[in-house]
Amino acid sequence: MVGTLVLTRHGQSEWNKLNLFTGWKDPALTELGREEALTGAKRVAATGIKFDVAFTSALQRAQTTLGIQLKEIGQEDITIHKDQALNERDYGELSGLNKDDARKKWGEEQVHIWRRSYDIPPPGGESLKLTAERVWPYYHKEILPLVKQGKNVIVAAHGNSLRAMIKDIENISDDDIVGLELATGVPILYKLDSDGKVVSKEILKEGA
Ligand SMILES: O=C(O)[C@@H](CO)OP(=O)(O)O
Repeated sequence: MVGTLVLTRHGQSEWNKLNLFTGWKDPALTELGREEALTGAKRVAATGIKFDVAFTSALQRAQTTLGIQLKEIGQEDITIHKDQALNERDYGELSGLNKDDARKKWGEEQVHIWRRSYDIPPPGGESLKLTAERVWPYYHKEILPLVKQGKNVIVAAHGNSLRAMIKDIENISDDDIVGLELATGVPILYKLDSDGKVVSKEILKEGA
């Protein structure tokens, strides 16, 4: 039995465009973000896959990205589970700050550590490790069992909640997962067997 899992990071948000730390804040997609979502949606549509269920976070940038995808594949009527377990990592006190201003205040190296170390959280926020520790229970209880049963599942979420899932799916080390950059709006299509092993992985992007 082989199931499908499509993962997409939301398209560009207003705060991505403004270069602000976002985390659990809830800005909308920009026009470019909507276009990115639509481009990715067309690639999902081209696979011809019909989905059984969809998952997204409690944040509108991911929900809108999923909505654009489901409209494009003609499946707006499927069940959508929205859960804050799939939210972006909480950026704590950095949320809403400009990333360049933060570098000026705390230094390039410290800001890089907060953004891309595995287990050092920003002040008052979540590291990738802490994010993964609340993504994994949800993923293992609600999402993975369906894929193992051979269902087709589509997920729209965030850079760090998706890193957590991909770390688990591909068994990526703590050191390597922080270097994985996910392009906005570009779907990743996994086929997983009934043990959750990766049968195939395809990045739905021109030239990929
Ligand atoms: O601001 C954020 O919430 C995230 C994603 O845009 O930023 P980073 O690139 O630091 O993970």
